[in-house]
Amino acid sequence: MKTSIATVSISGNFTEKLEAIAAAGFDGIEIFEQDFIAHDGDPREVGEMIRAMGLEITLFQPFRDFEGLPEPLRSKAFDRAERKFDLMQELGTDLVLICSSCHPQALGGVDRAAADLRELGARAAKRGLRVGYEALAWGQHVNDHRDAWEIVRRADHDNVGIILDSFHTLARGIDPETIRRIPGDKIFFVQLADAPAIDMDLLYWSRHFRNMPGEGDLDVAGFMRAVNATGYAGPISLEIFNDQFRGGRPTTIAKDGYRSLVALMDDVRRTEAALSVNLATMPARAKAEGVAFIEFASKGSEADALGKLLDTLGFTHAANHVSKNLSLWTQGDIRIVINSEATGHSSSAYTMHGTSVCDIGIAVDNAAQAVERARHLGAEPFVQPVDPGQLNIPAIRGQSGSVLHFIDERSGLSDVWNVEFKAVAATRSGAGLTRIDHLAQTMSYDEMLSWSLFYTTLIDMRKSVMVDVIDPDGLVRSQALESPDGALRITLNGAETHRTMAGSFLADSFHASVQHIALATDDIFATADALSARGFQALPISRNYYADLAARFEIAQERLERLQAANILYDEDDTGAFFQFYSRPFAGGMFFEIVQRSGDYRGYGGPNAPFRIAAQKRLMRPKGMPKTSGDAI
Ligand SMILES: O=C(O)c1ccc(O)c(O)c1
Ligand SMILES: [Mg+2]
Repeated sequence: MKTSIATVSISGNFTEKLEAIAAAGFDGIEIFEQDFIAHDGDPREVGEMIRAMGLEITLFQPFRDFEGLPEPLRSKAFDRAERKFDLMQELGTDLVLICSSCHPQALGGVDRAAADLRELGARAAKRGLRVGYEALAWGQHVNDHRDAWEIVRRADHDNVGIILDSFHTLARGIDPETIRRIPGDKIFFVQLADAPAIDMDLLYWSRHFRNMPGEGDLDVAGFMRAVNATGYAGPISLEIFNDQFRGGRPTTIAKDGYRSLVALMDDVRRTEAALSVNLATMPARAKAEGVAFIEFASKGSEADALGKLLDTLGFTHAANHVSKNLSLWTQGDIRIVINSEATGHSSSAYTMHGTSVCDIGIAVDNAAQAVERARHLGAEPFVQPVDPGQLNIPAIRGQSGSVLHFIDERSGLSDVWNVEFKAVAATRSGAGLTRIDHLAQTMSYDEMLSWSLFYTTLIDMRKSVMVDVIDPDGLVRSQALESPDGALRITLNGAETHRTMAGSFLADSFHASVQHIALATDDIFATADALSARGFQALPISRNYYADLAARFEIAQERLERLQAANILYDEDDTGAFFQFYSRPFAGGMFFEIVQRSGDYRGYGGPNAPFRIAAQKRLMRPKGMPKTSGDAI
């Protein structure tokens, strides 16, 4: 499979775009003409520079408003095309994209358009060039790939073919199965883009909201299956117009693009086994079984204070690492490690972010395969020296410098707690916390797509609908990802400003990612009592909240009083009910959450988030730092 991406998809100047695209592993680029024009460089030298980077110029585009014009506009359009043919030859590419005309004077008529394309094909053939015709979703007369195909068919010239673009087909709701009727050798090029389902003007939607396959809501895999079935074997190219990406980091966007293409084509062959996809075989998405451990980087009095907080949460300091400065805290199936090593990844994370989560361990069915898949998707393996007798737990770099470990039973990795740790205390009875319900990671809003793509291409996890969370100082978007059985749940929270609770956490921690850890209990009232007996201080919730709760739901007075006494927030929907309470913020805005799910409730108490955030902000110090529970973290 030959991978390609349009230069318009990436931010930066022309050279920065090319460097990022080459580094991400693409085979080729579509030169978007504007990017070339803005660049100050001789076309021959540009072509050579691109090839020296190991990239092929797969397409030159777009050539606009060509077909169906009356004279003298028609002759002018051909003259314009000849000039662009000159440029293509200098650059060293043989294919140009003609997008369907939006010219107000274009006349329409399938045969007129076909005749124009045939003549253009003849002129292109003289120079060894080819022309591909694409239906823009908002084209004046041609806005459907089926019409574009009829025109190409009637043009009947070896050097004229069709160019398919998933956005134009899927955004108009055209059945991609109709592509199976087109002969593969007449498809000259394929462009891919996804987009979120938003009801808006097609042109505006296309120019501002396209995103990488898998990041939006269009059936790009269905489109690609149909393309693949025709026998098309040319480049598969991303063409993404997106406002956020234009301002993003070129290397991140390029890597995301590569990851999305590989995952998409792997999905294509998994969902239609008869299709052949020329892509190295790779393991399927990892099956997540839960969070195996959370590791905090912390030192000195901050580490002591974190230990104290874990103690009030009912955790036992159960074991220490045999040779490293690592303590293991357990309760139920939850494992929290505090890493106070003076060197290595954790120490760097501490220097950078202060007390923060530096490592997440995910329990999967097969750890080696998870890392193998990550490698195919372009992730960076994470390697640290391992002492003799210690286990080498496979890991990759997550987003933002974080580290993700994979642990499984089959290879003995889940035995690490017995092999590398020495018990220091018998496990206490705890406070009824059983497992990690979810992890909440905070990031800038414009990084959210990248994070969700990272997780959903690597692990079998689905996105739920994005929700808006109202912070008194701005909006935070929240996107939940969860494995089919709920064993692994991660919420991604995107902050738009630094004044929100999430935004100030990012600023204060220099972009640490895990902001809160939600721990599950089967009996929230008993857990609340047990924690309070240990000196745990819950986040105080306003009386007004409980008055409103009584109005919204049928809750018996006695239960309402218990909820209020323990500062427990409540939500319910058709599927079940949800209870949650919070620790006070610590270490620059991190916090723990205790939750109980009943019935099939799958949400996160979204309606309660504004009241939780307001309560947290009431505890913030005047200079903007969150108040801690009176300890040193
Ligand atoms: O938005 C546009 O004009 C435009 C141009 C070229 C393309 O290939 C395309 O899909 C859209
Ligand atoms: Mg296109």
